Parts: sequence; C-alpha cells; structure tokens
Amino acid sequence: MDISDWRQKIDELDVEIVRLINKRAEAARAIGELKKTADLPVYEPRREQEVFDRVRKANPGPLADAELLHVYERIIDVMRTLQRRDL
Ligand SMILES: C=C(O[C@@H]1C=C(C(=O)O)C=C[C@H]1O)C(=O)O
Repeated sequence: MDISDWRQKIDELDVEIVRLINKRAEAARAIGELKKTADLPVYEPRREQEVFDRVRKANPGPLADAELLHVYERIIDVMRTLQRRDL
C-alpha cells in the first residue's frame, strides 16, 4: 500500500471512531441524567480507574499503555464535560 492508500484507510477508520465516540457519549449522557436524578456526582474516580484498567488489558498495541491512556484521559474528560453541560 502507498501513502494515499494508508490515508484512505485512516479516513475510513476515523468515520468508525467518530461513530463509536458518539455512541459512548450517548451512554455517558444517559448516565449523567440518571446521576442528576439520583443527585450523584459527575466525577467518579473509582469507575474511571476501572475503565483505565479495562482499556489497558484490552490494548493489543502498537500503542503503549501510557499512550492509549493519554487518549482515554481526554475522552473521559470530554464525557464529564458533556454530563455537566446537560445538567
Ligand atoms: C460515564 C460516567 O461518568 C464519568 C465519566 C466516565 C467515563 O467516561 O467512562 C467514568 C466515570 C465518571 O467520572 C460514569 O460514571 O460511568
């Protein structure tokens, strides 16, 4: 494959990633609404640690665990912001 083939692959993967991140955001928003009803805090560090542990276990590489967790820290930060925005 040449560069343009690999870039096309990335473009296709990005469409999937965007769809999945938005599905994750839908779930986070639903959780946010339930938290609001139950008067629970948006930030739940123990749950976030579980997510990080699961992500680390699922990591097939080539990303290092620390690199993948860096991406996930941003994703979760955005999910928290979404929950607060919708409160
Ligand atoms: C989505 C939740 O809210 C927050 C966001 C999380 C996430 O994006 O995985 C995890 C914990 C919470 O800090 C949740 O509580 O499950």
